[in-house]
Amino acid sequence: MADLDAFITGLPKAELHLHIEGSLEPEQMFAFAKRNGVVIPFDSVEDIRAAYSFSRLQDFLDIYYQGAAVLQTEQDFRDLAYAYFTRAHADAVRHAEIFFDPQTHTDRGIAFETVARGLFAGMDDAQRDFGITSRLILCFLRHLDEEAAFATLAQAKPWLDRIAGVGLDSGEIGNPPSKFARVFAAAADQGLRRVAHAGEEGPPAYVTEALDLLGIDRLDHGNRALEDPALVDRLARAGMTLTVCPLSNLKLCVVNDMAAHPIPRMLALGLKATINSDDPAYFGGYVNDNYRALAASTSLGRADFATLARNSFTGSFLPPEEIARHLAALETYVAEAAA
Ligand SMILES: Nc1ncnc2[nH]cnc12
Ligand SMILES: [Zn+2]
Repeated sequence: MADLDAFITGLPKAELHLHIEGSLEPEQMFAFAKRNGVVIPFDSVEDIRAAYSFSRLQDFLDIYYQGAAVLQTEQDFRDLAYAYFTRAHADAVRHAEIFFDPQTHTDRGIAFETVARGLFAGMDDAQRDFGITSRLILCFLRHLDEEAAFATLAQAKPWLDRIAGVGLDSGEIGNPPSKFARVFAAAADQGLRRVAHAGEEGPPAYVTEALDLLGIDRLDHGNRALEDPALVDRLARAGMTLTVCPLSNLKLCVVNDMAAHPIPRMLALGLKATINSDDPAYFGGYVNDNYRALAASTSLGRADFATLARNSFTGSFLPPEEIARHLAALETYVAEAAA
């Protein structure tokens, strides 16, 4: 077990499902609130952590959108991103494709440009200091309407060279992918890749809609796809990458027990699963904590974790030669660990 922990620690990997606003640690929340003069309804870091008890996705989203209010300046977004990359670097993350929710900020008067410039500064500094590469994925908040999503896509226009794609997040039930079919088509016309949260809490039919109506290149979560064997078969045949988030699933009661987490079943069914942290500051850990939680509670071993890390590179939006370079480094690592 200690051996497997050490293997996971140094295993080169990519992270493909990380909401940058969800990496806001309680300590940072206090620091940003103080420097920006924002009042938050908590007295201490312990107070904040104690509030992180959720029985479903919406419980978390309410507190997550509230926390994001401390983010005000370009410097805040830069520091937030840089702090995430510092932790990711310690977890042997070589490449990250990170979500941001512009509407969470523009709706409270923060300019899109402030968010974008700050995040890009953090990404650039991390590449310089740690060699981590990264891309942004712009998520539309699905509890808002199509018109608001179109307005956000228009605001992103000057930054599209550094935005890999669009995504869909926030409250899933009652907000099916079909609501955003036209804005996803517009994003595709602008050369953007497409991903969507589907099958986290929502039914398998939402996964089918994400495939048919949004033309997704990658599926975020996808847990409930397992309820539909024909859909599983379709995802496996398509080689669709699933960005799965074990600690998030546990915290949001998508699974009741880590020992029953579906990742082993996904691998056995031929699905291209990956392990990710989702909102690490809220769910109890960064990407390696997610690998380790599965190592501790399931029978997955080195070969499985190597497969999951391989999937993280092949499922990324990196160019093929970059993927090949990362895979070669991963194989060297695996071979040396076995020697
Ligand atoms: N796990 C999640 N599901 C939906 N929306 C989110 N926004 C941040 N994390 C999310
Ligand atoms: Zn997510």
